[in-house]
Amino acid sequence: MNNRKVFVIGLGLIGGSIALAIKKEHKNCMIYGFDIKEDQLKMAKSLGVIDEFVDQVEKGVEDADLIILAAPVKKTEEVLINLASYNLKASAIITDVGSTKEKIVEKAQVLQGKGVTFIGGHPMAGSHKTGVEAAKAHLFENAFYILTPSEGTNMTKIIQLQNWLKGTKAKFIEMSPSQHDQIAGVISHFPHLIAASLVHQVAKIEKEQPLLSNFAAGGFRDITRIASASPVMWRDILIHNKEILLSLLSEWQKEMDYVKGLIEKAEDQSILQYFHSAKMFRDELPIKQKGAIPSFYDLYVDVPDHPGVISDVTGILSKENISITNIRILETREDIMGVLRLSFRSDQDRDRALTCLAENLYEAYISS
Ligand SMILES: NC(=O)c1ccc[n+]([C@@H]2O[C@H](COP(=O)([O-])OP(=O)(O)OC[C@H]3O[C@@H](n4cnc5c(N)ncnc54)[C@H](O)[C@@H]3O)[C@@H](O)[C@H]2O)c1
Ligand SMILES: O=C(O)C(=O)C[C@]1(C(=O)O)C=C[C@@H](O)C=C1
Repeated sequence: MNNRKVFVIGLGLIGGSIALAIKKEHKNCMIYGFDIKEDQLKMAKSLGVIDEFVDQVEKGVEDADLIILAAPVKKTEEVLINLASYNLKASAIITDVGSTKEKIVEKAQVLQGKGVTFIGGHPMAGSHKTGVEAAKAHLFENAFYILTPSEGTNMTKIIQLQNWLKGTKAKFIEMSPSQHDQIAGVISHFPHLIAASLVHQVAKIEKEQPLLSNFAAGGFRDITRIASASPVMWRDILIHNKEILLSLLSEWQKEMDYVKGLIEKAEDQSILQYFHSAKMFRDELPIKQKGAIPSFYDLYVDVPDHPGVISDVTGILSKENISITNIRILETREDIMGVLRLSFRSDQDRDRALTCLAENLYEAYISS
């Protein structure tokens, strides 16, 4: 993408890391940046994270092909409202990196009628560090990168966005904003709340036991690392994902009551079982494998062992405008039938593929 213009708004850890990853793959594009903090802007330029900075968002968006919103999520809402009053290139793609999606995607409707395409995004990796000094081109390598395009979003624009972000080496996956917020609430936002509350508990008790924190060793440090992250970023996330977090808090309170009961009754078998099943689940968490392809949108298709069968299957899907992210021949059974494993970007794509392959007399199923 030669001589194209990228504009990053919010040059902290994530905005800076995305800018570096884009430059790695698209050396000829020009990356402009804006941040409300002048020191971040100057630092971004001197570290080579951006090519140039602008002192107003309005100047940066002029002729920009790709606009990335990388401020805390409540600020991102404000930026979206401002963007609606500026001149934007009609072919521009606008995306964000916010940790919540429903409120942002809803707010992005202010851009309707400007011809631009907004695609919500969330790279699911980061750190407790903040600021452009901590930015790294490889921050998102092998992480999931969730995209939340709206129903009518042109597929070409989604592909173009993924091409822009190729240098992140992340694994793109699509889902609805509400599914995103539910998932992120459980595995990211709620644990953050718990980490902060554990720190508060120690800080309170330390008032009576002044040396307490000196004894905080590996366990406490491991479980509370994330409490050192940006308070502004997390305040915004909690406010955006309020309903889901309140419901998770109620579930957690029930869980704690249950544990309290086990301890009160000193039910040794139940306590053992509690830790045992937690250990089994934790030990089975997927390992971040290099190049691993997520398998949750896979479809299996029985195919006759015949030349041309793969192009027939892909042709049927392409006629319906369904794109495949991966295709693999798994086995040949008795030289008559083989199994194709097709991977899709979303469960909607997979369901549509299942229907149209069935209409063409292919036997397709979701798990083998
Ligand atoms: N830190 C993570 O682990 C992580 C991971 C994925 C996504 N995110 C999301 O990425 C976004 C940025 O987080 P970060 O970790 O880079 O934080 P950060 O604090 O490192 O950077 C945020 C930057 O945005 C700037 N900013 C604030 N308001 C602005 C505005 N109105 N216009 C322009 N710039 C503005 C700040 O000055 C700061 O430099 C957040 O929405 C967050 O939810 C964070
Ligand atoms: O590794 C960390 O420090 C993080 O907290 C990263 C983390 C998370 O995994 O919860 C934090 C928020 C983001 O939206 C995505 C990633």
